Amino acid sequence: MAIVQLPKIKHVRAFTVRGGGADYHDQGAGHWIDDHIATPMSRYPEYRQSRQSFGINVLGTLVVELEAEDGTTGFAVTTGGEPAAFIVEKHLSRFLIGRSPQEYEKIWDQMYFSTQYYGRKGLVVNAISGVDLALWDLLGKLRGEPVYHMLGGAVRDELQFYATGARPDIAKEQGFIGGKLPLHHGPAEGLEGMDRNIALLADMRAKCGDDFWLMYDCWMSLDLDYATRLAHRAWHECGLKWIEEALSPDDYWGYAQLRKNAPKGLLVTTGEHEATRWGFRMLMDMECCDIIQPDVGWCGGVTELIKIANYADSRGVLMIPHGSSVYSYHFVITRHNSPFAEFLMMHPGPTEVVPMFAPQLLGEPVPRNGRIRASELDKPGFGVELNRDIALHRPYSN
Ligand SMILES: C[C@H](O)[C@H](O)[C@@H](O)[C@@H](O)C(=O)O
Ligand SMILES: [Mg+2]
Repeated sequence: MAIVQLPKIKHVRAFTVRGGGADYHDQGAGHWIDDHIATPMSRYPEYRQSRQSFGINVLGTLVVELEAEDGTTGFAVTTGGEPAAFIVEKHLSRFLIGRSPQEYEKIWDQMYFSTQYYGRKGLVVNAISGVDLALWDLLGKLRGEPVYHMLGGAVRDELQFYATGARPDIAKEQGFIGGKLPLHHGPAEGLEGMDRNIALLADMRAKCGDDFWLMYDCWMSLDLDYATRLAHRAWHECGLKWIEEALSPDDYWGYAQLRKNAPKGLLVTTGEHEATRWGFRMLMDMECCDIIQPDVGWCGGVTELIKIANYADSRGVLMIPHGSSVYSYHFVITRHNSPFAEFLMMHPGPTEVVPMFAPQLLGEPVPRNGRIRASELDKPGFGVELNRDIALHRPYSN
């Protein structure tokens, strides 16, 4: 029986798009996701009300498209915009053109180590992740297989989700297993801010009842003392399930101490702004957290997430990816140490369940009653198509 040789990659294209989608912080006015959310910039009053005021949405979306010799295309979206498009077209494309998408390990190795002198984390690894996700999408479309089949198949019949957004009370009615609130006040707003953080959580606990998970997402905004005090008050007064990304991603020592300081039973989580197997090994070897939360569009893509997830599994650490739509769903459904997933509520309220990367992905599945069945992922690649009616801009070429 002849060995299947897949067509080689002929074209590499990088586009940018504005307005929601993979750069999901790039929303219009009045959206919950930009309403006085605590960040490291909250120490400056002029940057406290809106994260867009300091540039959280400055990059926009990166779309990577790979076209094979037979015309088949694979694509993916992530955060990165024009600078990431430059890296894809002017640097990474040389490791893709003329190559088979089956060589994703070697291609990843060449993309990472050729950019290590200026990359390793952040924007460069976002660009590498976007290429890697497009490679897996192309591989699935050429083989006629969903990505989750190529990752070993489903270990459960359905995905269950917690919802991130300003209305956990509505998320409970919609069938989600928990609600993660954004933290609104950081250390610069003192005890009054802390009291308001607790009052909001207490209100949601009263509305949601005792058996619904409630979490706080602190988006890197706190110091160790404030995080410790918040953890104890939120646990004892409101039954918080986990405190997420309380400190700077570089403060491994602070996370290790926070985990020691936190009340027994409260989970410490982080990782969405961490990258590669080496970054996540640091988090786990220094015992910084109970759950790692890599974003597959930012940590290195599927090829790297396999390594991260397997190391977590060997250490008994849960791996719950940061919300990244179909790119995490196809991974989570195949992993025992990923028993649930995040769904980011991108409706402005949020009062409705809408596709997370809208309007960029056609056919993007959304949870119904807080769940997505594995069978809903049964389409080639990541099972979505690029919406070509949106304003795709190609700033560079290779
Ligand atoms: C809600 C948080 O502030 C972020 O906007 C969110 O994207 C991220 O931290 C998350 O965990 O979903
Ligand atoms: Mg988070």
